[in-house]
Parts: sequence; structure tokens; C-alpha cells
Amino acid sequence: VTDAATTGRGTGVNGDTKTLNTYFSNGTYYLYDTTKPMSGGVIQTATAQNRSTLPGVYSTDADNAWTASNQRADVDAHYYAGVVYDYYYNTHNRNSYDNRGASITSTVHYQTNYNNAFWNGSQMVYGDGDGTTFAPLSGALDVVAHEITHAVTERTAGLQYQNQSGALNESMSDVFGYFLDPNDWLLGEDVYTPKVSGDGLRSLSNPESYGQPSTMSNYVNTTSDNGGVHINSGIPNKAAYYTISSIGKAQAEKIYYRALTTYLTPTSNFSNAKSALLQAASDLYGSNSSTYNAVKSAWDRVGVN
Ligand SMILES: O=C(O)[C@H](CCc1ccccc1)CC1(C(=O)N[C@@H](Cc2c[nH]c3ccccc23)C(=O)O)CCCC1
Ligand SMILES: [Ca+2]
Ligand SMILES: [Zn+2]
Repeated sequence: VTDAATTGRGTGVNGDTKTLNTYFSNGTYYLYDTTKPMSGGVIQTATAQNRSTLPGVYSTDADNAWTASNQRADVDAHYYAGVVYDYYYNTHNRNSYDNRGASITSTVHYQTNYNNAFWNGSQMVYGDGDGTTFAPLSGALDVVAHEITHAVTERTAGLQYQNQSGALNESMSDVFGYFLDPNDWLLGEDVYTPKVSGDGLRSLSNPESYGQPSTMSNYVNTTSDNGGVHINSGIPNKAAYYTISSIGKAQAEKIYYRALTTYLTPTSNFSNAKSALLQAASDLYGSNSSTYNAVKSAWDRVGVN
């Protein structure tokens, strides 16, 4: 038997070439990455073959050159999951979303023209988009980071996915999406409206440009979207923008990770988040530090006391 970890080459959603950690077994290559220190866990990518059954079947290739157009979503889901794994391991010393080396499973080609993506409690799932609203959603590193961060949040703070705790849950995923893709303040720009350049699904710097509030005074009370979790996330997102702009990404990601994994709880609201981030800033940099004051100022500016 000649099973072996192999290195492949692939084309991503946006036509870019990337190197892939693949696996060769019994004459076929798989999107199955055994190279991470996951003590048995792997990063693995499958296709739903445009149906709804999960996880579907492993993505395979005959020659380890993953360059077919219908493989682009598979390539990016696999590659970006590895990038996000590396980020949490190298930056925060966290071994996968459970901190115990759990396998990271992604399924692409979910349904037909599906304009969304999600973490279903066990794995990531990506639609191909309809080509107008979205390109295949695994083509954006910040989207992949957003989904994996839902898994981290689930295993740590456990922020309930409704109302203010839900908007915080959403914001944490958007903020770590920024930390993975700090080239812009947009989320999903690499897959959102592929025929239009410069736009995104949401903006941390200017939530209003995509219909989100950025101050507590404009909090939206609604029953839809689990109490507006994708709407009211604009408020903590704007606070994160102020914080990162003031203290920089390096300090901000330490504070956010510590607040998420140490202080936030399932029912934390925006005010609790301010306290959690201030406590994290105090722990890491002192309560008289400019860092601490920047966090306080950010949340004051969005009207959270
Ligand atoms: O992870 C999440 O928060 C979103 C999960 C959405 C979902 C939840 C449960 C079952 C199916 C889908 C997915 C993303 C999201 O923010 N979706 C928003 C915006 C959105 C995307 N596609 C849409 C299509 C229609 C309406 C809204 C949307 C939403 O579902 O609200 C995150 C990054 C990109 C897509
Ligand atoms: Ca982005
Ligand atoms: Zn989300």
C-alpha cells in the first residue's frame, strides 16, 4: 500500500495558483491535509455535488493538479482552512477550533447557486453563489475565517446566537476575518458581487455603507435574523475598527482572543463585551496603558457604557 502525504498545485476561485497539502491513496489524490500538529486530526475537503447531503464525498483528483474550473471552490476551501488553522496555532497557540486538534471539515458545491455559507456545528459548508451576488464563498479568506471563528466561539464564550450576544458572536467572526485578511476593512470582498469591484458584504470601518448601525443609539430591535445579529454586529464592529486603528492589529488580536476565550459568556451583551475587552487589555498591557484607554474610547464612541 503506498499511502502518502503529497503536495499538489491548485487554482483558486479568483484564478490564483496555490500549493496544496494533499494525500495519495490507492491511485487517487485527496484534499486531505495530514501535515498539521493536530494529533490525528486532519484538514479535509469534500463536495456536496450540488446536493444538500453533508459532508458529501471527498474531493479527488487523478494527477494532483487541481486546476479544473469545478475544483476552484474545493481548492480555496482547503487552502484557506489551512491558513486559518495556522493563524490560530501560531498567533494564539490554539490547536484547531476546539484547542484539541479537531479535524476541520469543509464541504463545497452545496446545493445550486447557493448564495451563502455556514458552520453547522460540525463543519463548514459553502455555496457556489449565483455568479452575480456571490462567487463560490470559499474564495474569500475572511469568510473562511468568519466560519471557523464561529466554531471557536461555540467552544469558548458560547455566545448565544440571538440579540446582543448573537451580534457579538457575529462581530467576533467578522473581526477575526479582518485579522486573517487585514488588507481592507471589508468582509467578503473577494467573493461578493464578482462583477462589481470595491464592494463587500459588510464594512468594519463604515457599517452604515451596508445598512448596519455603528452606534448604540441606532441599535435595531427586530425579530428577524435572530434579532438582527448580522445587522447590530455593526456596532461592535465599529468599536473594533476604532480599537485596531488606534493600537494596531498585533495588540488588538491578543485582546480580542483573550476576551473571547477567557471573559465572554453565552449571555454577554455589548456592555459586557466592553468590560471583557478592558479586562483583557488590563491583563495584557495594564489598566493605565494607552492600549486600555484606546479600548475604552472605542466603546465610548459607539455609545456603549
Ligand atoms: O456565518 C454566518 O454568519 C452566515 C451564516 C448564514 C446561514 C445561517 C444558517 C443557515 C444558513 C446560512 C454566513 C455569512 C453571512 O454573513 N451571511 C449573511 C449575509 C448573507 C449572505 N448571503 C445572503 C443571502 C441572503 C440574505 C443574506 C445573506 C446572512 O446569512 O444574513 C458569513 C460570511 C459570509 C456569509
Ligand atoms: Ca476582507
Ligand atoms: Zn457569522
